[in-house]
Amino acid sequence: MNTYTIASIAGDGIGKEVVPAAWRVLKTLERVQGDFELHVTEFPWSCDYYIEHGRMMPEDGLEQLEAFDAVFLGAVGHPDLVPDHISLWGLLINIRRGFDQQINVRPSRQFEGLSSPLANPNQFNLMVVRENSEGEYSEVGGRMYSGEDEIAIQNNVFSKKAVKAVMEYAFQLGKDRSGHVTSATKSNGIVFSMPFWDEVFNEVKENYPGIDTRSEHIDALAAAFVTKPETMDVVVGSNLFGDILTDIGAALMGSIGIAPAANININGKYPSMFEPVHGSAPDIEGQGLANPIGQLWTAQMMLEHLGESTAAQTLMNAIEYVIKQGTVTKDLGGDASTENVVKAVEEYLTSENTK
Ligand SMILES: NC(=O)C1=CN([C@@H]2O[C@H](COP(=O)(O)OP(=O)(O)OC[C@H]3O[C@@H](n4cnc5c(N)ncnc54)[C@H](O)[C@@H]3O)[C@@H](O)[C@H]2O)C=CC1
Ligand SMILES: CC(=O)C(=O)O
Ligand SMILES: [K+]
Ligand SMILES: [Mn+2]
Repeated sequence: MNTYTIASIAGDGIGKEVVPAAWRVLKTLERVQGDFELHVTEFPWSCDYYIEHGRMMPEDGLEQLEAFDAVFLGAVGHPDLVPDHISLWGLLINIRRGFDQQINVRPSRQFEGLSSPLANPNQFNLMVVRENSEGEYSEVGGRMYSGEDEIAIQNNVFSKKAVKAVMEYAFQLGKDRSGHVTSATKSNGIVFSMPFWDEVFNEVKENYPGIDTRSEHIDALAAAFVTKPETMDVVVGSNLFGDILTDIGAALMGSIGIAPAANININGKYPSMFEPVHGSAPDIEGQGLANPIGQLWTAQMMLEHLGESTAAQTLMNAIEYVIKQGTVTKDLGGDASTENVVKAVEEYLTSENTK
């Protein structure tokens, strides 16, 4: 029996709905599969925790998480309680940085049975590899003066090490997939960091002669995501560009409610963290409307990462089946509740379909 320890942080808003939903499914999967076990420890770190303790997580929070095999997170943010930059930096980004989770991998593909907002989605299937440790999300800068004279400065940070790491990861992935890597750049407008980004891309690509490459400015690339996503395979981008492209990728699938993500620690020193692309969706929290598929697909990525490929495949089959059969939440045009979707997935897992 393979056993894994998982730190579970539901976080805020619908995180508190989709994470428990995913655990029910994972426990069912564990039972029907019978050859792996997930030992879960829950952490209540969130904006509610902040209100009580004045911090999003305890001072030794990272130490508490360090020994786990993976972190499974829902979403962070409750702007009515805590400003977003404080809550996200105090928990989500703190873990990403503290655990050297330099790479954020986010797939997007067409699903049978889901209507994409695109008239011709053409079976698109792409993977965004987002730099996850620096770039536009930097802590370098400040504010000075006040009133009409106030100035805000935020410096972008691009290190050779991190840029190279994300590109190496993208090229490796390109080798395993169809062999095509697109780089998101903006070297016509951003004159230091983006020409540097392009140079590193060209340098890394020398080591991958079998891979086709393309470099596209982010504005044109964002448009191409919408007009011809089927021409994309692996797409590598900076922290902000990757963030934006993956919300587009999610929308193309039909809803941000189904998009998964993995924050990967590539040096093997710390756990990786798995969380869906979406946030805490305060507009629908507490109503049973949250789509749990993003969290479930995220769980699938976690299982794959842990080496449980069979369980991962079974879970993906269940997700595809439930979508095709039409048990979907309101964001996808259906009328199923979170609970209905969980039940449908569990029914699939326990039925003959898995045999
Ligand atoms: N990784 C994280 O934890 C992230 C946290 N946030 C935080 O989440 C909060 C809300 O941010 P927003 O910009 O509104 O983004 P959001 O992703 O939470 O919501 C955007 C829209 O998508 C819908 N939506 C999102 N997930 C859904 C799901 N599973 N099922 C059905 N509908 C879903 C929401 O109802 C909303 O209309 C903020 O505090 C923000 O900072 C935002 C993005 C990522
Ligand atoms: C914070 C955010 O939007 C993201 O990580 O995708
Ligand atoms: K999230
Ligand atoms: Mn985002």
